[in-house]
Amino acid sequence: MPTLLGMTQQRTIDDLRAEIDQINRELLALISRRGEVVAQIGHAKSAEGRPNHYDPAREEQQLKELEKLNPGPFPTATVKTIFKEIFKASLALEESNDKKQLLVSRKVKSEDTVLDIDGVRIGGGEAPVIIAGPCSIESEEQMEQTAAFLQGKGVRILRGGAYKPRTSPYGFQGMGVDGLILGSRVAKEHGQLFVTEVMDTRDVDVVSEYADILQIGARNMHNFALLREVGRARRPVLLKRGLSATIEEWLYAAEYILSEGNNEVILCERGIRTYEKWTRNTLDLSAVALAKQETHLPVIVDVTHAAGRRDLLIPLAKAAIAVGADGIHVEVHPSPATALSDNEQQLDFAGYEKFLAGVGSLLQAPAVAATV
Ligand SMILES: C=C(O[C@@H]1C=C(C(=O)O)C=C[C@H]1O)C(=O)O
Repeated sequence: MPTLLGMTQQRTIDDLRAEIDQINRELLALISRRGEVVAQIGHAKSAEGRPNHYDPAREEQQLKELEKLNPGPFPTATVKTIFKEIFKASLALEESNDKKQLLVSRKVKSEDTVLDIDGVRIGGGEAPVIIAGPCSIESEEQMEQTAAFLQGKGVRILRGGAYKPRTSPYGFQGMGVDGLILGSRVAKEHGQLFVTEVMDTRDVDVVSEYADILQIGARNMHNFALLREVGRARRPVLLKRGLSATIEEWLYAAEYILSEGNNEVILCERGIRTYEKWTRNTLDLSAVALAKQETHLPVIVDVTHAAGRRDLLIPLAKAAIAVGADGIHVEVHPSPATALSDNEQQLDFAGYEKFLAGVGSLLQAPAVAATV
């Protein structure tokens, strides 16, 4: 029972809440000060080149100390839960500060990167480029016909796979070096740049010898050794987004290349794996808009792999250009029905003509500026 004296001494809820408000202000000031110190630790770790900000041993040490010091009334488990939240937020702060420093980020370089590869300009609001050609390089005749046809349509970048990442090890694996030699020669003869995929660190040198642009395929987007290797090659890189890669993972993959000194990276959205079955992949247009917003790199869209079917190529290409894509990647083959890979989705020459007519003037117009 409180005494009369005790009751007169008891503080009102309003009064107690006023004290809580004051404590909150002090806590906030302390947490913010802690955050400032954490940020400094984060910068120091980055400067030292430490691969990780997370330091579980350091967190454990602090929890042990807090356990010893805990005066109550909160049980130690509760104190630990609260501090673990603080560690988590601190770690996120360190990592997000790091992200602002990424070489791919617009925060580091605000103006668009424009690639000029032998006079072919990609990015920075230039008219969207077209990269076209067969899935695989199969024969001289096939490459000659395709290159000549595409040259007639003003296509300056010829694609063709010499090393093919096939789902089955028994599927056609590509012509290898013979394909590189053929693709490079035919492209040159038709005033085109040659882009082809490199799948193995051991092939980067030979592919660089023949290709004007090295492609990293979706399945290799997480192959960090290969990313580093093409980062050291003196060739522009077309980096496809992985099948199930988040935008962040895709941009980090590009960062691997830039961090080795190669700034000439073209990002390529090619659809991601979802539950949808009516398309081969799901074209992620937000990824295109976001990549344009977050990075200074050119972004193109591979409509062929995104759709996996010919009847959607025109609307998808239009949509891609509308959200700011700097180019379109499309597969064209003289006879898709007899192609050694991707029969279902490559366009024949008549199909490409229809595609061009369908996308129309959007291809001549300067790319839509990314609205930030
Ligand atoms: C601040 C640091 O980085 C992280 C955050 C910690 C913290 O908030 O105390 C502790 C360890 C790290 O996981 C650090 O290493 O000291």
